[in-house]
Amino acid sequence: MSETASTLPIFDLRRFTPGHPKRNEALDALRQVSRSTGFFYLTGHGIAQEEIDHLTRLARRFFSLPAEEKLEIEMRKSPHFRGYNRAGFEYTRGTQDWREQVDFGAEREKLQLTSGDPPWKRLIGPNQFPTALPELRPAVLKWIDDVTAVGLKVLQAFSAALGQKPDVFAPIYSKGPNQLLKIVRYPGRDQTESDQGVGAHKDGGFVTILLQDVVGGLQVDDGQGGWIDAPPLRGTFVVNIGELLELASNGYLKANIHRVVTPPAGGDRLSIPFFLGANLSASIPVLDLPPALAAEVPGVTQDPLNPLFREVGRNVLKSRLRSHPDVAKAHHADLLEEKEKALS
Ligand SMILES: O=C(O)CCC(=O)C(=O)O
Ligand SMILES: [Fe+2]
Repeated sequence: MSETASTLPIFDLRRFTPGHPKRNEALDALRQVSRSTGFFYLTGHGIAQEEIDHLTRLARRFFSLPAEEKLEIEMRKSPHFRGYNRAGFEYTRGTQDWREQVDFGAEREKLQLTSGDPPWKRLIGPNQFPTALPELRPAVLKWIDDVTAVGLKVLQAFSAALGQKPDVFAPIYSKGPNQLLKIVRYPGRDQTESDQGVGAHKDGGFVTILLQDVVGGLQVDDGQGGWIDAPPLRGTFVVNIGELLELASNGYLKANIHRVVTPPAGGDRLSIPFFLGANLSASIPVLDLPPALAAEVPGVTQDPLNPLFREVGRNVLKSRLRSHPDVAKAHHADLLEEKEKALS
């Protein structure tokens, strides 16, 4: 990283449209931010403020339900890692995160699996929706469709910025990208045992499209030992690069580390991140970069504690098993035993 940024830039999605007079300028700026923080704000995404406000209101209503109505859809009941987790039940690098959340994905029937099927097929299945808030289901499913469309446009912009055809990744998402939506509430410091809203981590997919409500707390690694605050800007999303794009670009695009700090006592924070990934059956190719870009490629940063696989389903399942040990134990004990055997 050449210089320390102190704020994230704002990009307008419309400028990446083929034929837009500012497209080349926008692609240059996208390449530049990809080589520094890998995070930016996105405007011009086309999702109406009413839809944003509607989902945010429903999220607030969900979290203010009595505990038993939230626990009706506890994640522990879902082998597909869908549903609600109380604060302190998710882990980043073995340490508790202080956020309550509901996870949703593509709405699918549970598959009838046999022992010969790859384990990642267990991720496919239905969501859990709360009986007490029937409006949540249509709002969540529409939101997943709409942010997926935004994410694919961002992915096409990254592809063009890498000197590729905009649809270069279509073979690994067109059968259905992996979609993970979280609705998250970070309780204030008086309600938590530490400042870790979510611990420092990288995201796994192609890109993340994050909606924040009004309270900040997201921080992005500045590469120099400090953190850049990414406070909410009304009507925008925060977008960042995930590990799949880092793998595909051989490290030209960088999945950067970020975290969320617990809000001050007396308040709380709401956020709605969406993670767009490749099809679970896909394997990530390495793109053939133009020579000028290839010359700058540093290679992928592999973390020995958290190895990255090119097989998408294997990678996603690994991260879900780690983040949700209670679900892993309840539904996938056989996989944990296999892992232990492999390590011993
Ligand atoms: O809540 C946020 O602002 C970001 C959450 C996040 O980084 C994640 O869930 O991966
Ligand atoms: Fe993240």
